[in-house]
Amino acid sequence: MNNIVLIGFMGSGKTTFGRWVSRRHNRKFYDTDEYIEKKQNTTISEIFATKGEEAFRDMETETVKELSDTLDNCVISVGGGLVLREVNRELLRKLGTVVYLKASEEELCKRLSKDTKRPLLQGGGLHEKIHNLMEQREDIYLDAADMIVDTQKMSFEQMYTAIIKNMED
Ligand SMILES: Nc1ncnc2c1ncn2[C@@H]1O[C@H](COP(=O)(O)OP(=O)(O)O)[C@@H](O)[C@H]1O
Ligand SMILES: O=C(O)C1=C[C@@H](OP(=O)(O)O)[C@@H](O)[C@H](O)C1
Repeated sequence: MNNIVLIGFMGSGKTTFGRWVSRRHNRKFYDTDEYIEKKQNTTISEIFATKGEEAFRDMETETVKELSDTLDNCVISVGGGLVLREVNRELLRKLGTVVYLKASEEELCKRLSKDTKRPLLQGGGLHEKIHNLMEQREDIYLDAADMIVDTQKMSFEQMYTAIIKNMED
């Protein structure tokens, strides 16, 4: 246990912050998307294109099950849609402290404006896509989280300090 689990919308910074925590505070880093890409030996975009979203969601569930028994003192970045399944939310809770990294739709739009790797956001109308998905997901992120961190108001160091304080309380 004692793991930090990062959830939130695409572009909220789960991977970037997770890697920073890993380097700066010496925790082993896992990223569910990278885990799946390595195991399947292909990209997330290719999985969506050839096998479809449901097959990808099954891979996410498998990944969380595989991770959940083994990790200690790690930081784990979780794909933005992984919490959609209740079974995954339960497994994440067992894995560690679940932190929702929050950013406004405008900010997410800026951060993702040049993205080509996230299949759910390709093909134009980025702001509308983000808005529609956020409408479906925000309550789920809030429900899944032990704590919320506003990524637009804090530095990474401040975010980390807030998370550790929450874990110690
Ligand atoms: N706190 C932040 N402030 C500004 N830009 C950020 C922040 N966190 C991440 N980014 C940028 O947003 C983009 C998406 O970040 P990423 O870590 O890939 O998000 P996620 O893993 O949640 O999808 C990257 O270009 C990253 O540099
Ligand atoms: O929100 C989603 O449904 C997804 C988020 C992505 O991960 P990031 O949140 O790391 O971008 C990746 O798992 C896939 O493209 C689907």
